[in-house]
Amino acid sequence: MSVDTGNVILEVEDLHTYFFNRGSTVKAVDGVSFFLREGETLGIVGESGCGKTTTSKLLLRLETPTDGEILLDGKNIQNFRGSELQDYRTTVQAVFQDPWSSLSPRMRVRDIVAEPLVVNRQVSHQERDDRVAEVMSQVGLHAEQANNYPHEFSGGQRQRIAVASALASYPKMIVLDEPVSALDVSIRAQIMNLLVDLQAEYNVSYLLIAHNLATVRYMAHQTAVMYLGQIVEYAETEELYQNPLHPYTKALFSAALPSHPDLVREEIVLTGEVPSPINPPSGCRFHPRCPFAMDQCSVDIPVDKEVAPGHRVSCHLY
Ligand SMILES: Nc1ncnc2c1ncn2[C@@H]1O[C@H](COP(=O)(O)OP(=O)(O)OP(=O)(O)O)[C@@H](O)[C@H]1O
Repeated sequence: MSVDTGNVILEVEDLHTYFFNRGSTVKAVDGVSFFLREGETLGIVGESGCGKTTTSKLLLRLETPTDGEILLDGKNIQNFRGSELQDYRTTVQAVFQDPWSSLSPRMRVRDIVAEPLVVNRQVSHQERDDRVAEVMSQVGLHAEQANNYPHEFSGGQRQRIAVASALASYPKMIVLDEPVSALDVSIRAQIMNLLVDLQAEYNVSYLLIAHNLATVRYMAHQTAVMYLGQIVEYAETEELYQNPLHPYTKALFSAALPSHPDLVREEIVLTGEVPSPINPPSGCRFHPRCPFAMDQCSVDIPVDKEVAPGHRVSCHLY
């Protein structure tokens, strides 16, 4: 994928991750490319099983790619060893979906928040406590609350603690894997606003994995739509939401987003289950569910085309 703007911190090139299971191959991620700019958010959306979580694990180096490259500031993260790998683990942080299981119940909040700070370098108690107090107040908690344990907080507060911990070491990038979907609907907006405000303050980049399209629209500068291990459409978020082109994107949006009365949007109903990534359909992987499928679609693999500046789609209709 060509990158024509400056300040790109992360480039993902033709990433593949196959799991080999009892004689079969699960193609969880199958040729994914994207990039992420400094201080911006890339949203990845798609149905369950399309490879979003595997992609985020690859970025966190919790999985190893079968093929392809992930470059942070031009360096292949797979080559990091020793201190470079430790630096990477500080530079790239994560906030996960479930604030009940992601925070260690036996650690005080102070130690949870300080963990990424102390793992990589010597910091004095004073430096550590000052930084914990600072970041606690930035996420809307009191410095004294750092003495408490996670179970003493509500779900929203716990997610604030997770955000504080992710930010403590001034990371370049945070993987947000469904950061608000486990929270009460009434507090989701607060956490989204907090993440947006802190992004501006820290100039940190987010990779946002979410199946809630409204969350992605609110937070992401660019959005990639994944289907069966591949990106089928990619654009600036507002362009994508106002002008979805791939039949799969249109179907996702018409299922999830209420039509605006001023928008005449094709309603496409998604039928059938997502096929298995063990033996994905030939040609275009979406063709068995696509209402516009042509003969060509079951045979030829569509290539990624740029149909408007920065708007890319893999579909034989374009
Ligand atoms: N360790 C593994 N071994 C075998 N198959 C796996 C493994 N991890 C993931 N998969 C399979 O890879 C595919 C992609 O999974 P992944 O978790 O990345 O999807 P997802 O889009 O994040 O879904 P969800 O929203 O349900 O988490 C799925 O079919 C899943 O069953």
